[in-house]
Amino acid sequence: MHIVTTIAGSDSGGGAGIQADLKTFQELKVFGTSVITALTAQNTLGVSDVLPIEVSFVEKQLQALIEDFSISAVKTGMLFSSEIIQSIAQILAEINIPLIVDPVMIAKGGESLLQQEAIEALRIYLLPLATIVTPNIPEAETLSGRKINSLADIEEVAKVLLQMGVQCVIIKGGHLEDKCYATDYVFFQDGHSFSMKSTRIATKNTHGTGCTFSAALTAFLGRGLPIEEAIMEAKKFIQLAITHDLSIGNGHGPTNHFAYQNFKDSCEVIIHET
Ligand SMILES: Nc1ncnc2c1ncn2[C@@H]1O[C@H](COP(=O)(O)OP(=O)(O)O)[C@@H](O)[C@H]1O
Ligand SMILES: Cc1ncc(COP(=O)(O)O)c(N)n1
Repeated sequence: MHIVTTIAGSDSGGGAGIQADLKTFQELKVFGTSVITALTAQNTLGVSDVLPIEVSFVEKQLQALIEDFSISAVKTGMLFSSEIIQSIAQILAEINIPLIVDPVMIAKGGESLLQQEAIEALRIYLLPLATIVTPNIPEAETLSGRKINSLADIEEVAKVLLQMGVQCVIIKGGHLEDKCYATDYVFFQDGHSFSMKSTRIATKNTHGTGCTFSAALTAFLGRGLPIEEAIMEAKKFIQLAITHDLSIGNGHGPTNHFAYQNFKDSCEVIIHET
């Protein structure tokens, strides 16, 4: 049994954060463990409050897992403060486990999930440890300090992030203007890159898409899939989860974490080597 860990915030609405991660882990048949960094009072309409967990207690959760389990991959999501980022980075630096950093900053409803001063901590302490970082377009812009208006900009931003020490950068294109396709761009340290294109689904039910994608990636890497295969399979997982949405709640509903198991042979992702 492969054991994986998510270090993230709790979403009471169940569509994003720890809840999305554990559901995804379960569907992909890995044993999910968790370190909770913050509680959010949240539903599909938005985040009404955030309660950060004390740094020392975040550390205790992570230490408890490391002491007892042989963990095969770790992901981070909502980390909230620079203190939490520094403390988990210090612990993760001492263990050699594939690390997927989803640099969660702002919820779909616009509420902040990361304090402004914590952005620098992400750059300095966490990105150098990351196997993969998975920013959406606004997060990639914030981390790199550059605007994205074209494919050339995406390539430039990826270079800046690779220079911070990350081994692989996936810039997710959910926020791009393209009405036909949702395209994600993948860049490696050795200069290899490719894009993954899937049909864009016309839906408002995209709550937790980034969390679910990075959790699937963590599960596949944790199961020992080669990195490129893990990335492509995670794209399929999120495509199916968005396609077969569940219409839960009155706002931006969650994705369908059950869909991959039921429909995994019916999903097309177009890969372009670049
Ligand atoms: N409407 C959509 N149809 C299909 N795929 C989408 C759609 N919106 C987002 N995605 C995919 O979901 C994943 C998360 O994307 P994105 O929305 O950019 O991230 P985040 O949730 O972090 O803001 C990416 O793989 C992206 O291509
Ligand atoms: C606890 C938590 N973590 C992450 C997200 C981001 O998800 P999204 O960008 O889909 O709102 C969220 N809303 N809540």
